[in-house]
Amino acid sequence: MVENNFQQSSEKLHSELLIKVSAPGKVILHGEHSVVFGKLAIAASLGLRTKLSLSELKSDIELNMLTIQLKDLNLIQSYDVKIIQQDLLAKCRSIIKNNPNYSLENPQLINHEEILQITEDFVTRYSKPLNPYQNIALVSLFYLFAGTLGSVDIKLRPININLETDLTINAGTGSSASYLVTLSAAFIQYIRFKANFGKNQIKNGQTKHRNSEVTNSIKFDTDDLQLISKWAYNAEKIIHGPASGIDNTICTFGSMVEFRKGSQPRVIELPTKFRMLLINSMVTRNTKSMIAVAQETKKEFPTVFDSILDAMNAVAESALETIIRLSQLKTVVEHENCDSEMVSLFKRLEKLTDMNQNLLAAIGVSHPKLDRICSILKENGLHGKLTGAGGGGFAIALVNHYHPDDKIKALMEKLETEGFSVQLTDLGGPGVLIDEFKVNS
Ligand SMILES: Nc1ncnc2c1ncn2[C@@H]1O[C@H](COP(=O)(O)OP(=O)(O)O)[C@@H](O)[C@H]1O
Ligand SMILES: C[C@@](O)(CCOP(=O)(O)O)CC(=O)O
Repeated sequence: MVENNFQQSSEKLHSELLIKVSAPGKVILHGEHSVVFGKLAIAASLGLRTKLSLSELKSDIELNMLTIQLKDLNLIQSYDVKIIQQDLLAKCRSIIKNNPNYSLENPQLINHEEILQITEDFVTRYSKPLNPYQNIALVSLFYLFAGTLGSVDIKLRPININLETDLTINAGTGSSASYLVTLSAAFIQYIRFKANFGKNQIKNGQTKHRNSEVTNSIKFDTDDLQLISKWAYNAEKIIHGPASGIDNTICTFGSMVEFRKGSQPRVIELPTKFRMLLINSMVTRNTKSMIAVAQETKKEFPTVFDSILDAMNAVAESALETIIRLSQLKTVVEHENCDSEMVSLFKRLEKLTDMNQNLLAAIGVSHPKLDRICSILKENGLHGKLTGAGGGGFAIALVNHYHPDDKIKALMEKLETEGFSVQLTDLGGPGVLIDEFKVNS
């Protein structure tokens, strides 16, 4: 705490450039796991966000260091800027310059494995002992740092990076994507300013987001959003292994999207406020190992697995069609007394939620605690499923207009007495934003 306060006040004194960005977490409504195999998924952003501040310090300060504080991983780590230049950036630049097709704008063409290897060596050599979560977080951070800053000619100055999140880490609400999106966004914004790279799109202004208040945050333009999402995807592959790209997409663009691997994501206009219970099973898992569980099932029962994937796709297609029909009822759903068509559409969504939970359990990615949550929900008139990779982490349940508030409150208490933690949240807030950009002259 003392260290943190000291760091903040010294930053105020010495900061030349301050960039603050934030990105949301996400829930997958339908299509987790099947999306990795090219099927349809629907995801929405959460109001819970990861916040990053990057400050470049005056070069006359004594210590020429890059200091990284990852509050949620209880990690503060500093690196000498000269060593970063020599042992990270110079090595990456020499590889990148022999790749004529690659540029900062085309992260998919970077020499991914070689840059990753250099990054892993750098983190191992110059960091204090790290636990596996800290290690992968730093490797992916430096991968993004080296990939982006190593692609342009910038003289490195002392920098402080502070990051913290409202999300629960390792629980299926996209903490890794939210983390990687804020990092990519901050590095790209930093390069835009320092290297005058591409257009200069830094401007202040007010932004009105659907389902949220007016803020003074600045939006990235679509080209930048795409670039941020692509860089975050590269790094997500380090944390997840074979990632579909849905997490980085929704954490970048926000709102609700329909997503198929390899196609442009499509934003779904939200019919109304979608409220949801987010229930933490309190069982930790990691996405990479749950993807491996699904792959094991595929290996053992290839034809059964493929049929389940087709069924998951059909569930996602029906859910999408239902949400679109709901959106066409816009005026009615804003009304307190639900009309019968709306009720029947919500009920359809609930049935599809049950079906998807059963299909996910069939490929081995549920957990007894998640099953317990789903049966408590059902006993109380709600319908839930796991979200994200499963094996623990969060379950979700849509809260509809016809669910009385007092019943929802009682249900939340019941879940809590069984040891789960519960939040009622809105879906579909903004994607990545620049919350502050300040240059001290
Ligand atoms: N706020 C954060 N600070 C640092 N690292 C983070 C943060 N959020 C996520 N990570 C990294 O991402 C990993 C979690 O990724 P993952 O298993 O995909 O969980 P999730 O489903 O929450 O995205 C963590 O172990 C950590 O390395
Ligand atoms: C299992 C998967 O479909 C979703 C993973 O979500 P999360 O990391 O658990 O938040 C993997 C992916 O789409 O990359």
